Amino acid sequence: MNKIKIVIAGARGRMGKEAVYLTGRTEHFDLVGVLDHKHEGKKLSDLDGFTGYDVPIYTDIEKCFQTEKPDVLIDLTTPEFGYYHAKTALSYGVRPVVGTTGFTKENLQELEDLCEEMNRGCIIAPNFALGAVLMMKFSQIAAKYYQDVEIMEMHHDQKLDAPSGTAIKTAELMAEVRQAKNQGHPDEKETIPGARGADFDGMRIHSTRLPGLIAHQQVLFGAEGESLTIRHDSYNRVSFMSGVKLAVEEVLKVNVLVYGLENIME
Ligand SMILES: NC(=O)C1=CN([C@@H]2O[C@H](COP(=O)(O)OP(=O)(O)OC[C@H]3O[C@@H](n4cnc5c(N)ncnc54)[C@H](OP(=O)(O)O)[C@@H]3O)[C@@H](O)[C@H]2O)C=CC1
Ligand SMILES: O=C(O)C1=N[C@H](C(=O)O)C[C@H](O)C1
Repeated sequence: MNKIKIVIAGARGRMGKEAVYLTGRTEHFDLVGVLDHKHEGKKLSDLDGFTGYDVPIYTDIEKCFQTEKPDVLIDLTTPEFGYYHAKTALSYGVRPVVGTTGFTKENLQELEDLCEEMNRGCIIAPNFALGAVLMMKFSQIAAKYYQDVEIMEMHHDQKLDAPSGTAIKTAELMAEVRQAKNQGHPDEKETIPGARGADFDGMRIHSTRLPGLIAHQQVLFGAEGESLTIRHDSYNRVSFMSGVKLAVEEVLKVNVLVYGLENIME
């Protein structure tokens, strides 16, 4: 099997570092470079924690793609840069695997169009943890039967976007099947703005940020005399790596935008 040539954007970050280690332990993955906004001219192995990863650091994405000609870009940066990186990758025929969250609907539409134009695949996964994908799918099943639902997502306090990409994706999946309802009392009033959380199609999303947390979500359904809780917890970032591996392998087989790992899990 030919090795898959990979560039990682955000390699120094919490997720990026784990993705670098994933390439190191996966026989058919070949990390050929990393994209950063610092450390131009250095090697990744010059930085703490990356002994043995003797690949160049690029701050210029075009130079990176022209020189290294990767098959796949893994992006784990910020919404603004992730979107720009994914667009540039597609324009070079490089297939993006994007874990970065916070993309707008317009961003997704543009990437979908670009995939079609370039006849290249792109996978955007709001959550790479397989259990989290199951939590979202189980919630979608439950939402067919329970109209009353609220999402509680809990993350570390270094997270930039709220609500989380996972919470938004969960709400989107549930909205496809749930009988529409505005959650709570019709006359309810917030005495402190924001108390009832974000409103997605009448469903409320509550975002908690605390040190010590990694990534957690519970979806709470209620009905007369009962409740159902569907919960997933990531206790470390290795939990996301089997999904990253799957996405890198699968993005080579598709020529469209895939939004959500549930679309490629057998
Ligand atoms: N899909 C999933 O399963 C998961 C997705 N995420 C998402 O992944 C993203 C990254 O999360 P996390 O690793 O925790 O964040 P970090 O802040 O730890 O990592 C982001 C990295 O990107 C770097 N960076 C910033 N701007 C650029 C740029 N222009 N080019 C290249 N690198 C850049 C940062 O450098 P510096 O710090 O120097 O600015 C940092 O090293 C977030 O959007 C998060 O929501 C996170 C976990 C799981
Ligand atoms: O920033 C994080 O940490 C995470 N981000 C993703 C999200 O926004 O859902 C995935 C996971 O929850 C961790």
